[in-house]
Amino acid sequence: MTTALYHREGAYIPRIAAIHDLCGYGKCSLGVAIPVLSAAGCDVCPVPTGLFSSHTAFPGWYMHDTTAILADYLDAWKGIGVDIDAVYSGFLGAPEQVDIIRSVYETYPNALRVVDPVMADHGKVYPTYTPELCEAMAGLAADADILTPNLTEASIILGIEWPGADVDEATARRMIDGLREKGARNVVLKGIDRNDGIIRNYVEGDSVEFFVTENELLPYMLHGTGDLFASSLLAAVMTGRDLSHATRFASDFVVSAMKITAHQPDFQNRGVSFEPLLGDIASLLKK
Ligand SMILES: Nc1ncnc2c1ncn2[C@@H]1O[C@H](COP(=O)(O)OP(=O)(O)O)[C@@H](O)[C@H]1O
Ligand SMILES: Cc1ncc(COP(=O)(O)O)c(C=O)c1O
Repeated sequence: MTTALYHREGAYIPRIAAIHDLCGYGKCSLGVAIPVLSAAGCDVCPVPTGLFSSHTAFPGWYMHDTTAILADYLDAWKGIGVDIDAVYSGFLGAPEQVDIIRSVYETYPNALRVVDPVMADHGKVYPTYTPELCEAMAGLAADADILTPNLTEASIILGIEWPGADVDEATARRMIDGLREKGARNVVLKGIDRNDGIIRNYVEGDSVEFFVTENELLPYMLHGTGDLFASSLLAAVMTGRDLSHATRFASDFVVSAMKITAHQPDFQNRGVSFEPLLGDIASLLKK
């Protein structure tokens, strides 16, 4: 049985706490979540987990960790009665930020919990991620209604060796089972590449039966595609799509944005360009 994870009433505008870093250059994180979810008719309320001059794949970057301000920032929300329909977290700056996200879950117990456990890719942990932060993120994964790891992140959460990008269906299913046994309600396992020109995402959960998306694998990689995937998936969920439709929408949307990006100068450094396609996100509002 496949059911929607969010039911939107009429013209209601859902409010999403987006707990990610803000990156000045090299589109990712809040720079993706705010426009994409706004185009889906959501009210995005940013909770910045850090300020970056650019994402950390560039050879030089400046980072400001915002952990110290977050408790006061969120307490002030309590003081003015902010209500939240979904809590969407991604790149974090420190293990204490996981405790802060848990406190947001306590304040808004009915909000949908979406955890993109951004920490690593291609078998390598991102430079700002300490073992303590990875462990804390693995703990947060257990609280997710929707968890969207790549294979490296899934391996860290499960405490197993990274199996490489070429995993067979049985292995992918075992990894999803393991993540669900740890507590995640629905899992989207991303980026399976069997060297056959196709990129696959595997999905299974309480709200959705096992299925796989298949898209052409474009012969280049761009930064921010993980954030664009999770944000466009959530855009579809918040317009009432079930997780199978939402995953298909996000997989297709990322491919379209990657194709547009390839026409831009210096495209492999600038991050994924999705701006001309925001109308496709808005079209989710038409049932
Ligand atoms: N080269 C590509 N060709 C087609 N789709 C892609 C490509 N790279 C990423 N995607 C799509 O975007 C999703 C997330 O991208 P990815 O960069 O693998 O996430 P992450 O940054 O979390 O590792 C993939 O699972 C896939 O659906
Ligand atoms: C600061 C920052 N935020 C977010 C990300 C996530 O990027 P992606 O969407 O490619 O996983 C990265 C990855 O390098 C990063 O450095």
